Formats: sequence, structure tokens, C-alpha cells
Amino acid sequence: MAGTGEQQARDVDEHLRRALALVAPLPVRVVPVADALGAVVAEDVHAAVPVPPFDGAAMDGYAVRLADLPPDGAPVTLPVAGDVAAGPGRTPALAPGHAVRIMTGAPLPAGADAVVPVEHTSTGRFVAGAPRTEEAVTLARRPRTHVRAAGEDVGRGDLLARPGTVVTPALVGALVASGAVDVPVRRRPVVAVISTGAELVPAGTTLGPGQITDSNGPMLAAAATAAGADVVRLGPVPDDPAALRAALDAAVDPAEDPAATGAGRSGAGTAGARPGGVDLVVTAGGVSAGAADVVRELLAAAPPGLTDPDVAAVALSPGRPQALARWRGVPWLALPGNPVGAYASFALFARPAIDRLRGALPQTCLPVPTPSTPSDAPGRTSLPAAAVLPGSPGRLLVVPVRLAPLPGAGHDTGPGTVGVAPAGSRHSLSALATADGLALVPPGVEKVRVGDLLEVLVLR
Ligand SMILES: Nc1nc2c(c(=O)[nH]1)N[C@H]1C(S)=C(S)[C@@H](COP(=O)(O)OP(=O)(O)OC[C@H]3O[C@@H](n4cnc5c(N)ncnc54)[C@H](O)[C@@H]3O)O[C@H]1N2
Ligand code: MOO
Repeated sequence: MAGTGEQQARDVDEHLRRALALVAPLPVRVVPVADALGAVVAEDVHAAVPVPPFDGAAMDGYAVRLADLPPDGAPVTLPVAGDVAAGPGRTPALAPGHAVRIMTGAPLPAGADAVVPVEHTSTGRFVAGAPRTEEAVTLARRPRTHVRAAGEDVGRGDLLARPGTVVTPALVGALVASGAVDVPVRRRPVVAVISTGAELVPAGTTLGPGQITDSNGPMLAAAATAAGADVVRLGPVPDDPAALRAALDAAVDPAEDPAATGAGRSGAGTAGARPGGVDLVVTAGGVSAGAADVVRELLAAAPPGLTDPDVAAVALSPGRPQALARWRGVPWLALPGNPVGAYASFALFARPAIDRLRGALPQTCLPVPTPSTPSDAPGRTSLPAAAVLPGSPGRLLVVPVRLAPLPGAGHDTGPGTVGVAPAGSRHSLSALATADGLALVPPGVEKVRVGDLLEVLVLR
């Protein structure tokens, strides 16, 4: 009977809202700045010291008093009173009518207010390692003073990072330069990735009839790692609810022995498992309408440990069958098994959930940016379509796209000439692997024309 059992599809935004409601930002801990790369700052961080900490020379040359140099640029000859090199020690004051040799990064002597680069003086150049021989130097006023003023980069007390800021290599440098030793960040989430399906065998296994390699497990583990989580991989588990239950138990309580059920731990990050279990479980597969769909079967059986089961057909393609639940209190996102659907739903639901655990989506950010609400959220941008894209009334289409020149835009037409075009078949994992982003074609759009703006999740 056509249409029987058809569910009303749930909006992507609504499913994301429910997924985010399952998770909360993890506790804050103070860690050495050097260990904070990739973590999310949890409190305002202010500069303890100014950068640079003192007025210094920006060039190798001579420190002078501007008052001694005629404003019309006429050269003067000044006796050279001494040397100042970068490094510790007291810097003597510069007496009026004198110059001192100064090296880049050295503190400016009191009284000096400009540095004349050596190549613009009678000395011409300094010889590394050779002592000073010049008694006097002839030089003239220059347009720039080549002085780096104390605090000109960062003032004492300036805000360096707010809650939600991801610690990048450059931020590590900026924090340390400004006197930070430790930084308050959210604990790194630990995510269990479990693939399900009787047909799955681990990578490297010779395939028997009807078998395929579990690619979702390694792919989603890599996606979770790239999203800033530590990963525990379990499975693949067969289409047996008892095996899935055992794998879930092993994820939320590592004291359980997964080997006893056929669910084995593998993959990078296992050693990093939190003693108390994981913060989030992501499963792939077994969530649609098949007779052997193990996630659906377990959710329907309502076993002890399962709470808040929520099975939905989401208005999303690929990635329509989805479920949410808690297993022994731990949030569980059940994604579909089709590899591109699994990837797209990871990007749309699991990644934001991991961001929220990390503190990267501040609570004040709710309502969260969603595919239908263009935003300036990190990792998203709006780009014009460089080719015609299909639309699909009633569901959000996820299209793997590559950056491509806009047709008709030549190199002389200036900026804004880059758009996105499909990277290949919408359902092909190999096309997805070459994509720069996922274009989100909103429900209700029948066709995307060249030049139409698209919301794009940036993948690289
Ligand atoms: N009668 C219906 N059938 C299906 C529906 C539906 O609504 N009604 N939805 C279809 C859609 S859309 C999707 S997506 C799939 C999702 O189903 P499951 O989540 O139950 O996924 P599986 O059946 O387990 O697998 C689907 C497909 O993907 C392959 N797969 C699964 N896991 C992996 C893995 N770890 N690595 C690589 N490939 C994997 C699997 O072999 C299947 O080919 O259901 C449709 N059917
Ligand atoms: O939702 Mo499925 O992932 O469309 O193919």
C-alpha cells in the first residue's frame, strides 16, 4: 500500500536543535598554553604584559634624537657614543648631539626617539662579529622613525581571546608573548564511533561474498578527530541488538569487556579514552526501515540504559533516516549507513554537537546557526553557484562541491569570481573526497542557477 508508514519529515534545523539539546559544554580546565592547541578557550584571556614590552629598534642602525637632525633632511655628523645590542642589561641614556649603534630588537636608550638604518648612513653596513671602529657617523632624518613602541602590538590588559576561540598556532604565540603561561579551556571531548552492519569487515580484510569494508568507521573517526575530539572506535558490530548493546556499554563504561561480544576496539585515540567513558556516541547504519536495522531494533526494544529515543525521517538528502537517544545517560547520535549520508549528517549534526561539547558554540549563540539561517559561523561561507545545481522540494540537499571560476568571469573582472560547482555524483564518496565543501540547497529550491548564492560548509 503506497504511502503507508510514511513519516512527516523533520526539518534539519529541528533535528540539529534536538541533537544540540543532548549535549552541554564540558568542564573547564587550566592547561599550559603549549598543550592547548586545538582546544577552545573558556574564559576571557587578557594580556599580562604589553607587546613589545619596551620601546625598541626595528632596524639595525643608529639611535638618535630627532631634535639633533635638521627637519629639512640635511645630513649631520654625530659622534658614536656606544653600542646597544638586543639582550639583557641596562641601556645607557643617549646624550644630546650623539648617536649610538643599535641592533634590531634592542631597547631604545632614554632620550632617543628614532633609529636611522645603517644602510642610510656613512657606515653603509655592519660586519657581523666585528667590533665598532667608527668614531662618528653621518646621517639624516628619515621619513619613518623605525621605533617599535612598547605596547604598540598588544597593550597590558588587552583582550586576547574570548570564550569560544579555538587555540591556533598563532594564538599560542600571541598568548605566550603577552605573558600567559596557562590558559582556561574546555576539556577535549571523547567520542565513540561505532559502525553497524553484518556486511562490514575491518579494513585490510579480504572480502568474502556480500562483504564490504567498513569505511564509515575510519571516516567518522577521522571526522571526529578533525573536529577536535579524541576518538574511541568500536565495531563494526553485526546486526545483533545484543552486540550493539555491548558495544554501547563498552563505550560509556570501558570497564565492560567488548571483546566478549565481538565488538573490538580499534583505531587511533583508543588510548586516550576517558576513564569514565565517552562524552558522545556516534553510530552509523542500521537506522532505516530494513528488517535487520539493528539501531532501530534496539531503540524499539527500550532496553534498560536507553532513554530519550527519538527516531526521525529528516528532510535531508542524503541522510534522511536519523535517530537520537541517550545510552546510560550519554548522548547518542545514530547516523545512516550510506557513506555520503553518514558524512553529511556528521557535518550537520555530530560536528555541531562536538563543537558544543568543546565550548566552540557559546550557549549565547542559540538559536544556533543552521543550514537555513546563513551565518558567519566558522567553517561556513556563502558562495555563488558556478554551475546549475539540482534542488529538491521538501528536503535540504547536500551537494559536495569544488571551488570553480564563475562562468564568464575573466581574470580582469576583479574579485568575487569564484563559485562552487558539483564535485561529482552527489552520492559518490570518491567525489566527496575531492570536494572543498558541502553546498546546502534549501528545501523548496527547485533549481540553483549560476550566480545564486549558496551556503557552503567548508571542508578544507
Ligand atoms: N524502505 C526504506 N529503505 C530505506 C530508507 C527508507 O526510508 N525506507 N532509507 C534509505 C536511506 S536514504 C538510507 S541513507 C539508508 C540508510 O540505512 P541505514 O542507516 O539503516 O544503513 P544501512 O542499511 O546499515 O546501510 C546503508 C548502506 O550503506 C552501507 N554501509 C553501511 N555501513 C557502512 C560502513 N560502515 N562502511 C561502508 N558502507 C556502509 C551499507 O552496506 C548499505 O549499502 O537506507 C535506505 N533504505
Ligand atoms: O539519507 Mo540516505 O543517506 O539519502 O542516502
